[in-house]
Amino acid sequence: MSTPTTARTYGLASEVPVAARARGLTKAYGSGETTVLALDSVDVDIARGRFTAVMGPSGSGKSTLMHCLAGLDTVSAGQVWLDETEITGMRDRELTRLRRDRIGFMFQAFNLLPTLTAAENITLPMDIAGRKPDQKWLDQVIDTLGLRDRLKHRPAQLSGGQQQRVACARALASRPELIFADEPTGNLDSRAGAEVLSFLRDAVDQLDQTVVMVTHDPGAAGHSDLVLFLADGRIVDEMAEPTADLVLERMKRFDPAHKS
Ligand SMILES: Nc1ncnc2c1ncn2[C@@H]1O[C@H](COP(=O)(O)OP(=O)(O)OP(=O)(O)O)[C@@H](O)[C@H]1O
Repeated sequence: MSTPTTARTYGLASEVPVAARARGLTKAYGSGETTVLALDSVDVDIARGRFTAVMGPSGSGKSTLMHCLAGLDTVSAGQVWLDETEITGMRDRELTRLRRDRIGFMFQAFNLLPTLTAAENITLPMDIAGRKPDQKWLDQVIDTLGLRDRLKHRPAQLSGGQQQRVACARALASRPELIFADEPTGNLDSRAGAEVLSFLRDAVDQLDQTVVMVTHDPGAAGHSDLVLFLADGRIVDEMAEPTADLVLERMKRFDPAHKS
């Protein structure tokens, strides 16, 4: 594991190309005495074709980091790039298009439309955008996620794990440059959660996708290639080739509740 230092850039940038990066990323909420510094000058590189997990105590800035990297939230200072495109300073319309065309999202709540079949849910964002899915790619995604025999089912006819796999396929359908997953296993029991994580792993290993996942669960983080640890709005450490046990050990150092 690395030794925390000040003013360093976290990520695997020296090993592989970068899918997204942030420099001096700062986000403050509120003003005056009530200001909360959710992100405090974060420098990070998100490696292309890898699975990155973001961990840290509640309120450490994980969701804010994800939202700023994905162009879902504005920044107070600093810069964010998706590949070579600087997204900080973009207008709302441009950002909406960039998110639609280049980023995939998964959330804790699966956010599937109940009246649509799995197949229709998977292609909905592309249908709305008026884009035709690449059928070969879509078939590959559906087979990798094991959804072939579930395509005609509506969400209510699917288990939680299957619903999240549909949400995963929807995130992958447009072959985005980057997939952000915010607690994707938060609503699942451990078996269904492990299944979704192994499909995310397959998306990276077999389909060459790039995934950034926010999680509280050391077991989930153990499926990633790199864990970034946040505390008080800063990245304070990283761990390559993590295991659930090593991540848990590292988390105990943040969380007084875990200290014996
Ligand atoms: N819209 C907002 N308005 C004001 N403060 C906010 C807002 N969103 C987040 N914050 C504050 O910013 C800090 C970081 O929040 P964030 O949601 O990024 O943390 P987190 O690590 O994702 O937490 P959790 O694990 O509990 O989801 C917290 O102190 C939070 O209260």
